[in-house]
Amino acid sequence: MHQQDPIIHIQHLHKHYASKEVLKGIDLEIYSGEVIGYIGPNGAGKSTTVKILTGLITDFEGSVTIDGNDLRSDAMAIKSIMGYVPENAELYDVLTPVEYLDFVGKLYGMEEGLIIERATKLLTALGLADQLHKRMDTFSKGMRQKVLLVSAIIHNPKILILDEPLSGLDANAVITVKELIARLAKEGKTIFYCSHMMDVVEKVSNRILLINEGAIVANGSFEQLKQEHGDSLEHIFTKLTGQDDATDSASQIISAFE
Ligand SMILES: Nc1ncnc2c1ncn2[C@@H]1O[C@H](COP(=O)(O)OP(=O)(O)OP(=O)(O)O)[C@@H](O)[C@H]1O
Repeated sequence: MHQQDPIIHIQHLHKHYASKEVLKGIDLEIYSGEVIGYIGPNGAGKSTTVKILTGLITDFEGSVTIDGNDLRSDAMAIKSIMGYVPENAELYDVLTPVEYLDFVGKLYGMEEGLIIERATKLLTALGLADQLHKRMDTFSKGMRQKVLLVSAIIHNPKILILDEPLSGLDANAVITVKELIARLAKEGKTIFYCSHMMDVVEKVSNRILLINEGAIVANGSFEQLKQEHGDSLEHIFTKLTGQDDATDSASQIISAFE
């Protein structure tokens, strides 16, 4: 069906922590322009998958090829075309957003003029025009999250990996980021998006992957999953993760991230 090669190709991916197997043989093909919503219960293996894809975890079994490069041998080439918003990240608080983005942009080999121009435009688009030159130690969680998001896209990456990117963002920023994800995908960027926010995942994803106990248990568009398993993503989630009798606890877990 797909004429192109997958931009991310994961084969037989296993990960152990000591004797505990937390990824149990994941096989995935992801294509340019797809927005993948990666969901699953706490401890299912989402962050472990993301840390492998971003090169933060290197001891895994199986193979991962990204944009034609093998993750084990060509991690630097892969990092240069990837942007990443981690679940928990630290910023250099003593810097201003523009100084921080200048630092990040230079790590990607960008020219200073381009970094400043893009940083200014992106921060302004996210409502931080008044904060460009203020130290980030006074920033709220949401303001920091916006700077992190800009730092992940400043180099115009082909692939954007987002681990709970909306946490702390206000309603306006959530709308902007959802729109941004859709537009980046239209431009052919690939987005891999981990979240517990089922309503957002439902709306922004072309394809949803549900991981449970280290294995992918559902893989399809929201429409396909609905036809096979149920009416809402939350219901599909609880059904396929064995929490059918505990929908309340699933809802509580999800609402804690909202
Ligand atoms: N550094 C580590 N050492 C040992 N076990 C770990 C480590 N990191 C994660 N794990 C275990 O691996 C499993 C998968 O964890 P992971 O963080 O990938 O889950 P997750 O799906 O991202 O969960 P959450 O929704 O809570 O963020 C869990 O059982 C967790 O306890």
